[in-house]
Amino acid sequence: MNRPVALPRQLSDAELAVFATAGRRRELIPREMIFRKGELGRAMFVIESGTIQLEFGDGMPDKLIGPREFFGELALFIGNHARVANAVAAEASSLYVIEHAAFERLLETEAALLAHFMRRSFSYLVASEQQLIQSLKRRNEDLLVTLDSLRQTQTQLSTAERLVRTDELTGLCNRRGLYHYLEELRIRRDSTMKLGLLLIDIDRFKQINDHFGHLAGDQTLRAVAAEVGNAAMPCDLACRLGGDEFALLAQVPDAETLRDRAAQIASGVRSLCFPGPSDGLRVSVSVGGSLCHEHADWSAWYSDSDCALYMIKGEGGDNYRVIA
Ligand SMILES: Nc1nc2c(ncn2[C@@H]2O[C@H](COP(=O)(O)OP(=O)(O)OP(=O)(O)O)[C@@H](O)[C@H]2O)c(=O)[nH]1
Repeated sequence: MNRPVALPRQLSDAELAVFATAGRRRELIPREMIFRKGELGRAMFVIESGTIQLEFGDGMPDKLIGPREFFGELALFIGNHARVANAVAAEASSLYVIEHAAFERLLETEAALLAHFMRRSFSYLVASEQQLIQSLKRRNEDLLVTLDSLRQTQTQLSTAERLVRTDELTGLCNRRGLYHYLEELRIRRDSTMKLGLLLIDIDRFKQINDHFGHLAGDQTLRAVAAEVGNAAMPCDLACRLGGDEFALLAQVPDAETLRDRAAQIASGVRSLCFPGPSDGLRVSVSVGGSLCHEHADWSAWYSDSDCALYMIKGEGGDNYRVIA
């Protein structure tokens, strides 16, 4: 807990009398600037009447001081000291300005009174510094907490973003994820490789649902998704386009490699076994693919691969075709 400094800031009658005699009187109109933060100064000020506002900035609270109080004393004690705040008249006020030379003279004529004044001021300054350090520490802690919650929000946002691009059932990318990947591809893409698109469609999936139930259908979708995912290299994208249709966008050196990927998926799905209630369930897929033309877009690539897929479906499925 940060306690206010409990040292008296007000001058005694004797101190006020001495400074009033040694100082130059100055009248101030409201909002008149006495000094600015950072300015070098050699004078101290004693308030005769009115209110002075000390503006520390940097998120520190302003301070209002009134009659018999003093400010700017560090400039007297250590000379040419950069002011730590703006000092502004909060209303019509009057001050005594004690210049360095006048203070030096007072040190000789009023040594005891000034020694007492300086000791008190030093204690006050030390207490103020401690208070400042405490307050900075607290601000630092507050900042760390804010930073922590920002990091947490960022993580939550990334998680939300990832979830929005992920197909809930299979864990593969969904269409939104695919479009995002296509955007990214335009920026960073291995120019030595070709882009190939495989479309994968489960054969007679409706019958699987009808004969084995919807849960078995879901299980099938997850298993096929895993096979498509297995055929994807780290720079490729496996996704579920919807229903029983999947896609693999692969970066390959040639059409032959794309064909190998298609074969891998088709044979992987063919060997799937489902023990338990789905025992006897056999699954196959039709895979159609093509190399993507450099200057065409997704719909043209999709249309080419869909043509190949349509041919395989027409031949009864459970096979693949890649057109170069
Ligand atoms: N279990 C399950 N079924 C789904 C899901 N999404 C779509 N389906 C079903 O998938 C089936 C797709 O049927 P069709 O488009 O006729 O395809 P198909 O039966 O595989 O026919 P061909 O492609 O011609 O072999 C429909 O019966 C949909 O209800 C899902 O998330 N889970």
